[in-house]
Amino acid sequence: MKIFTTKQIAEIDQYTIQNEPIADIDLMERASLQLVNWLIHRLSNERKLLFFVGPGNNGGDALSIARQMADCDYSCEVYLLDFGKGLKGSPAINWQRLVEQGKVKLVKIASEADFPEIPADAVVIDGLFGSGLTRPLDGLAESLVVRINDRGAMVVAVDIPSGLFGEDNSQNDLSKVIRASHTLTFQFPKLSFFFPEHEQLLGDWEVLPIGLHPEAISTMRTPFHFLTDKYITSLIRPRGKFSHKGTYGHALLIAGSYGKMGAAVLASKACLRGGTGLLTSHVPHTGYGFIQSCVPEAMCSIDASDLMFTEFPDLKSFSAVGVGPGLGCKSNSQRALKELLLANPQKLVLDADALNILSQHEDWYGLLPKNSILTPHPKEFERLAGETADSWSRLLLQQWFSKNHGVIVVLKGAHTCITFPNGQVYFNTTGNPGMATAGSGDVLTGLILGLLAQPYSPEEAALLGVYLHGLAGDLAMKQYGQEALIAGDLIDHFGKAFLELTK
Ligand SMILES: NC(=O)C1=CN([C@@H]2O[C@H](COP(=O)(O)OP(=O)(O)OC[C@H]3O[C@@H](n4cnc5c(N)ncnc54)[C@H](OP(=O)(O)O)[C@@H]3O)[C@@H](O)[C@H]2O)[C@@H](O)CC1
Ligand SMILES: [K+]
Repeated sequence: MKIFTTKQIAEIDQYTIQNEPIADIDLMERASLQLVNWLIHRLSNERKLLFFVGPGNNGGDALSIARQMADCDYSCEVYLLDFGKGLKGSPAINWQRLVEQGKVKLVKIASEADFPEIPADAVVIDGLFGSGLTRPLDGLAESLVVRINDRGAMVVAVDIPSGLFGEDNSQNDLSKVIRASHTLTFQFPKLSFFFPEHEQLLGDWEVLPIGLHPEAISTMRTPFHFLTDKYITSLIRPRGKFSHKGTYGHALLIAGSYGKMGAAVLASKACLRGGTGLLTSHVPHTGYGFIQSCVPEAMCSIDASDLMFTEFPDLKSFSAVGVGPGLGCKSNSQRALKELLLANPQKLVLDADALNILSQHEDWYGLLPKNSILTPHPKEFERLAGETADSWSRLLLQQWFSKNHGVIVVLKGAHTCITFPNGQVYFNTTGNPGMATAGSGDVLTGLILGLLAQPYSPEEAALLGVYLHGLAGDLAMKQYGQEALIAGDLIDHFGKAFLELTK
């Protein structure tokens, strides 16, 4: 699904108004109704609703919601942030409708003295500013936001927490942004919803469809997307009746070193459960017995070194290569990694220590085969590409890194972000904090390798691997909760994850 900038959303909004066609006030009513529906299903009408309303359409939405909630017998009070300019257009119409309805206390806030008491059991509906925010909050708006945040009441943000920009918040002061318990956004999530530093501001966010024009949505171009079940399912290829293990490729996994053989086992198992036909796990001599007994389905290639990666088998027989989990960064392994890059494997996924080694040799970046998949966590990405001040800057850097080096970057996180050499960006929507556990990354690398080998294209393998990995985590969480979940549980749930997508 596409993610648009707030500017593009405003264009789609206008297109809808002109081509559906629908009057601005009616579109506002339709959007507000979605929120009303959400509220009445979750809140008892014994809770007082305090609406904080700004000068634009976000405020107009809040006014419409207040009227509809009052009609459902909720006790509502409206506080309009008065900049002395008066309301215009649809917000003005909605104000007038409230006046005529006569059920809601209406107050204009012209100074801090007008701020109301906010009881801890009240529910604040934040309709101060939405996607039309043009600058960080200051003055009365800032004081009001700080006051609301201090009270600790439940806050439901209309469209976006007031004060937060939809994309770039690098110049914003996040202490002046509403801290919502829930954010109910219209039709599309904003890009800034996918950034970790905004988690506490957004609370749980949900997208409410408001029937924006499908033609505008399909023709509007954007590099930004988020992954859905439907899209991922469309990537999965059913197996042919007469296929055999040779049909599904032969993966080579280079992993493990003395003291880190568990990573090789996890990645090997994940690779096999990802569906590769054959797997050879290349490990140092010390790991031979271990890998043979823990992963009997894998063949074993033994390094000349007892302890670490120093060489690799002829690549001709392999349809994809994965390197990195538990590798260590010793100089012999560094040399071997360079030789591997020079051997130019057709399909390559690099993780963990392979990335750490790479980041010490920027002059090797040019050796990366085109469309290699790199799977760094944020610290590894920082070592590879440099530091950034915030997630927006990091996203731009990640996009540039992919384009400039012709590689796919899978930046792991709550919403793992996948960037392609053509500039396209995908955010993952599966997974949970239970997956923040040792070996989780090794499992992802193995899974992506297993998909690459079959062969899925590098683009497909990255998207499918990330989504399935998160989905397996969500299914495992139902069984173990978050704390007790370990990386091996993810592999055990790959089967259910595939079934869930193809049922
Ligand atoms: N997506 C859709 O299709 C639909 C969207 N809808 C809704 O529309 C919302 C967007 O509405 P919007 O464009 O009117 O902008 P909004 O955020 O209400 O505020 C703009 C006002 O605030 C002012 N202002 C800005 N920054 C400020 C600051 N720091 N401090 C003080 N003032 C500031 C600015 O004035 P100015 O910058 O000129 O001073 C202007 O007056 C969207 O979030 C959603 O809720 C639905 O109704 C239906 C369908
Ligand atoms: K808002």
